[in-house]
Amino acid sequence: MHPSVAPAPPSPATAAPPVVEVVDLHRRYGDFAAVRGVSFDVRPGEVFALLGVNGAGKTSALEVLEGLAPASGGTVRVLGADPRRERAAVRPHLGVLLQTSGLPGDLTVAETVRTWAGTLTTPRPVDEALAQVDLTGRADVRVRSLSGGERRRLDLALALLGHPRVLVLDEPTTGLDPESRRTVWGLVRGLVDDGAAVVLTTHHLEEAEELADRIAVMRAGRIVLAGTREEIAETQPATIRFTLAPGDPQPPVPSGVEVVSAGPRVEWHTRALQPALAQLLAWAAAYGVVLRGLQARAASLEQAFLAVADVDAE
Ligand SMILES: Nc1ncnc2c1ncn2[C@@H]1O[C@H](COP(=O)(O)OP(=O)(O)OP(=O)(O)O)[C@@H](O)[C@H]1O
Repeated sequence: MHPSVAPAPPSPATAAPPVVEVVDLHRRYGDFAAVRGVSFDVRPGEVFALLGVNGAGKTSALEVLEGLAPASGGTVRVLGADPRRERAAVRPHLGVLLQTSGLPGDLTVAETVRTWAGTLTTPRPVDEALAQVDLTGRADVRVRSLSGGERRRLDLALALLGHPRVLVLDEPTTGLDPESRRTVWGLVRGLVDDGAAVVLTTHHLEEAEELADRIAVMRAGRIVLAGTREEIAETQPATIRFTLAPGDPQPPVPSGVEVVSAGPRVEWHTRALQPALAQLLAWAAAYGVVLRGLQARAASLEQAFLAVADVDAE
């Protein structure tokens, strides 16, 4: 897959119909086009991650999904309805975690959850909502006294309060410690196992690797790379590394291999990892050469991200 031919990651053909459908979405701020023709869909039981450097347009796109802003062009459907014009139909089934929340600081954690629950038809019990995000022990603490991570977990509890079928999470784990991050990942996975569809943005590539079924990388308002994490990683060459002993012959370079370093510490890049490795091993066996420290690694999501995500590239 090449960046320029990957505008919209396809959902698995066999899955249920999408509950989030974004087609050619545009969003402008005055003369500035923040989102320039973004398309994707998300099915029940799927996590879709939007990646991109600061300012790529992720939040601007999500705000249309959340019904908080109108599209300047294109269409967005959540559960078959327009999230802004048919807000009353969509809202009960939509859980939203904004990048920054503005919760009143003088309410306690429990009061905040109770107040929010009052706006929902079938909220979780307050105790359950707090236990989910490990805030039971902080129920009587005022929101203004929470740590940044605790506040984030409270935001998440509110997003999950109404048993949403569609969950939109804008940087859900920013500011969380590693343990809390894992708690959040577990919660998201549990919801997805129960059939929720999740759209999230993140700057943590390991979060996308851990959670997302499909990933799209945005740059300057467009999706420039999309697919499963394996498909995205495969857009970049794999690496083979080994070290030769003094006096060892040089191996022949398999076709499709770019020699980054010729030796004694050899590094090759290739998009045909398996045949290149097979040829190298066959050569080493035939000549009795020991390939010290042999490594063969597919590209990482991070390498693929860094190759396409740079905002200065447009
Ligand atoms: N209210 C606004 N008025 C004008 N420009 C805006 C407004 N909000 C966002 N922008 C611009 O739109 C572009 C996309 O911003 P957006 O917040 O969607 O990016 P992002 O990918 O979510 O970034 P981050 O990772 O920093 O959250 C940026 O250049 C930003 O400066």
